[in-house]
Amino acid sequence: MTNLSNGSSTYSQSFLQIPPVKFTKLFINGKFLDSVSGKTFETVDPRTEEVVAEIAEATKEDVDIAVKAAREAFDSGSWPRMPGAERAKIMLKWAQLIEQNVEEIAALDTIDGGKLFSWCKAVDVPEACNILRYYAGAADKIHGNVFKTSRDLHLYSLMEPVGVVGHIIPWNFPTVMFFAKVAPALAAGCTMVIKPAEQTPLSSLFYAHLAKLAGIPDGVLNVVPGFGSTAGAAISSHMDIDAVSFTGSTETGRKIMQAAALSNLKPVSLELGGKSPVLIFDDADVDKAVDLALFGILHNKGEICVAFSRVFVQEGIYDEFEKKVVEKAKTWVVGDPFDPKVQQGPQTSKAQFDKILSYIEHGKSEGATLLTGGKPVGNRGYYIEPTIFANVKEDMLIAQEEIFGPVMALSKFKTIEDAIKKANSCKYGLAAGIVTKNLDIANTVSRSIRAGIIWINCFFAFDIDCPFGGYKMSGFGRDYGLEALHKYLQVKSVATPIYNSPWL
Ligand SMILES: NC(=O)c1ccc[n+]([C@@H]2O[C@H](COP(=O)([O-])OP(=O)(O)OC[C@H]3O[C@@H](n4cnc5c(N)ncnc54)[C@H](O)[C@@H]3O)[C@@H](O)[C@H]2O)c1
Repeated sequence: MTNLSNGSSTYSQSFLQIPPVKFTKLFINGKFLDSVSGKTFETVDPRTEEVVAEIAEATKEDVDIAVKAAREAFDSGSWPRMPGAERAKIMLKWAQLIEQNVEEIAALDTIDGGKLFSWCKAVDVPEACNILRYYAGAADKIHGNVFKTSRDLHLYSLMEPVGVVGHIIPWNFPTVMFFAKVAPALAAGCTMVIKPAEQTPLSSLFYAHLAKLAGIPDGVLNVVPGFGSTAGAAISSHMDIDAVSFTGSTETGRKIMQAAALSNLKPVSLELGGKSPVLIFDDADVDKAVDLALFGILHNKGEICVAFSRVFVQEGIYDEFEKKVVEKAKTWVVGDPFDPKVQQGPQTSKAQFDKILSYIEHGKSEGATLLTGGKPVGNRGYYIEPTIFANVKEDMLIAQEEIFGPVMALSKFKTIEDAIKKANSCKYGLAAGIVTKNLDIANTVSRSIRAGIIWINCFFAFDIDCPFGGYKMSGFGRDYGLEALHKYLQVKSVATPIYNSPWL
């Protein structure tokens, strides 16, 4: 039952029968278990600030047990020894089971993370199935090379599973992040331990339950909810984990790389933060550009690594754009994410809510002009008004740091060169947008911006076959696409002498 005031209207309607939370324990070696310490932590519904469930809290001891299970499953279990096509069958079955539970899983991500239920149901959970099916299709097509050599050698390479993988994921896309990590690693024949974010553990545990039903052997997939400084750190510094795949903030990425270096030098891949620019040129259709820029910053309440948080508009259309973007932001519907009319739910956690509000205060004190928003919505739940700052200078904190909330930093540019310089004047390089009808501008700018993905006249245009990752301090390594498989594979070269070969 929801009863939320959003400032302009009051919702007092239950939009969905929220399912009970069924899985709250660690999933290790095919079983749901309490933590060794018996500790639990609370997961909170950001709509109401009420506790949804007590979750078993993994610490180092639990991670050790999970890694041991994954190690045994890798060293002597069936998963890496199974033909790829057999692994694929199990992954396909898992996708099918997810499809049969879409509503329940989508509701878990909504009560855990404040995400729009309609989006989770139509996009995120179906995307989990797409990801599983894509990598299931790749599982029997992983192969090395045979090399033409200059000597009497038969020389070839093998693509071997890297071994036991540790995955650490954030809270903004609990479902998609889980499968972007787990699916390629499973296809490669790895076993794994995954730590969901402490804010959003619920769907991961449900997925573990379905993995067991699908036939993923015990020990192959272990899920250990817990905190970063304990469970996360135990993964990144573990001597028996062969690789770590991380998505989260740049600050944590640095700690993970350091822990990997100081332990067993395991390879790491880091998908980190962003402060993505969108450049809107004079020839753009202003109404369409307004829609794109707003969706780019307000989608998922701005808690998106690729959010268009820096909006640069060419001076010829700037005034019209500013007027229209503010008018439209004021009509944006903030409220209960189960309500199909709502466009923006609550921020995921109190900590995130407080952080965003403090950046807004910074923006005001730095001298940026607050055009709209800037305040919490209602008096219960972590809702924040869509917020737009103008006259944002490149050296301001709100132009440089990732706010991860519904806060747009708007400014003007004169020329293409000016736009490129501004877009690149930031430590991040995850994504960028260009809005223009001019192909020459689009081509020049897309090649000039140092970022992992460029969206021309669109936003959030992902596809499972297209690799995604960062430049600069947005990290390295790629999720999605066949590229992601390489994070979970080792290349081994094998040489054998040949005698009297009729050719070389
Ligand atoms: N590049 C991408 O693909 C992508 C996608 C989504 C989110 N992100 C980024 O994630 C961030 C938001 O997520 P967040 O706040 O959960 O990030 P975070 O770095 O605080 O946490 C991410 C994960 O790391 C764990 N963690 C925290 N400290 C750790 C430590 N010392 N050792 C090991 N693990 C630790 C957390 O428990 C969580 O599971 C943003 O910066 C966002 O841009 C990036």
